[in-house]
Amino acid sequence: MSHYSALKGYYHVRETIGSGGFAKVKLAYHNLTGDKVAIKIMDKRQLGEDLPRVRTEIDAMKVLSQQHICKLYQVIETEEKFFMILEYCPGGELFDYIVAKDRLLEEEARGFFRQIASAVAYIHDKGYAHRDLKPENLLLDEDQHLKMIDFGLCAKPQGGMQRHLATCCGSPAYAAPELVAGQEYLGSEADVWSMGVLLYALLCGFLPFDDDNIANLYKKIQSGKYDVPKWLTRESVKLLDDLLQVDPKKRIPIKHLLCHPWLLTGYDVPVSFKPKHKKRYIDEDCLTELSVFYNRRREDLKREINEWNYDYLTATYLLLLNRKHKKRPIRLISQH
Ligand SMILES: COc1cc(O)cc(Nc2ccc(C(=O)Nc3ccc4c(c3)C[NH2+]CC4)cc2)c1
Repeated sequence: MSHYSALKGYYHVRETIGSGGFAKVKLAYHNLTGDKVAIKIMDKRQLGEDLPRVRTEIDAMKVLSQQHICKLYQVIETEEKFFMILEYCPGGELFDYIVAKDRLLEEEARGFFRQIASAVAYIHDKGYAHRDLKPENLLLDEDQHLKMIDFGLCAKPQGGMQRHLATCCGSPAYAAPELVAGQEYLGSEADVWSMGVLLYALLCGFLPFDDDNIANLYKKIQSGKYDVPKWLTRESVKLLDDLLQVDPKKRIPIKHLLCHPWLLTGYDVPVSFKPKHKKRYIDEDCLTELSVFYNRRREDLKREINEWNYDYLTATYLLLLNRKHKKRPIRLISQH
C-alpha cells in the first residue's frame, strides 16, 4: 500500500479513486475528524512543463470558495510531489451520470444547469475563467450537488476579464469557435459557449459538434450548426441558441443567463452565485472545538486560521465547518 510520508499522521490514505494525465486521486480519511477527503497527488518529475498549471490552480483555489466549487482543504509540497487535499465527491462525474441515464429530462437538466451557471457566474465575478468546462469536470457530492473541479487551465488575465487570452486549451468538443480558430478570445465568453455544449450533452446524451477528425470537428464548431433532436422543447432550443452563438459578442452574457426564462421555469427565482458562507467570518463553534482540542487561545487560533495557509489547521477548520453546515457533530478525535 502507498506510504506517502508527507501525509503520515494527518491522513489515512486508502484506495485510488481516479487517475489520469499527471495526477492520481486517492480516497483518504482526515485523522482528527475521521472525515473522508480526496487527495490529488502529482509527481513533479512527470509534470514537466505542466508544473506551472498546478501553481495556477492552487492560487485560484485559494480565492475561489463557493458551494458549487470543490473545496481545497490543504496543500502539501515536497521535493518530488504535490498533494492537494480536496472535498470528497462520492457521486462521481456528471459525465457518467448522463451516460448511465442516456439523457436527462428537462427538469433534471435544469437543476444541474442552474448549479453550473452559479459556479461559472461566481468564478467570472472573481475575475477567473475555467476554460475547460465539460461533464468530466463536474462532480456530484453525497447530496447530488454539483462541484466544479480542475482549475489547472483556468485563467485570471491581468486587468480582469476584459483582456484577451491567446493560449488554446481545454477539450476540443467543448471549445468555442473563436478559440479553435486561434483568435484572441475572452475566457468568460468561451466558458459560456462550453456551457452551451454542456447543456446540449445533458439534454441529448451526445455532443452537438463531434467528429473523429479534428479538422472536421473544428469546421462543425465554427459553423455553429447542430442537430435539434425532436424531444427538445422550443424553450430549450432557444436557450441553446443563445449559448451557441458563433459570434462571441452575440452570445448571452453570464449575468443575463442567471435570469433566462428557461432557468427560471419551476424556480421563479434567478440563479444566485454569491457564496453561501463568508470565508472571512470564522465560525465560533468550530473555533471552540479547535481551541479546546489544541489547548490554545481563541484569539491566536482565529488569527492563524485567517492567514489561510492551507495547512492542516486550515483543513481541520474547513472540515469542522463542513460538519456544522451539514448539522453533524463538531468534534475532533484525539490520536492516542
Ligand atoms: C478543486 O477541486 C479539484 C481540483 C482538481 O484539480 C481535481 C479534483 N479532483 C477530484 C476528483 C475526484 C474526487 C472524488 O472525491 N472522487 C470520488 C470520491 C469517492 C468515490 C468516487 C469518486 C466514485 N466512486 C465512489 C466513491 C474529488 C476531487 C478536484
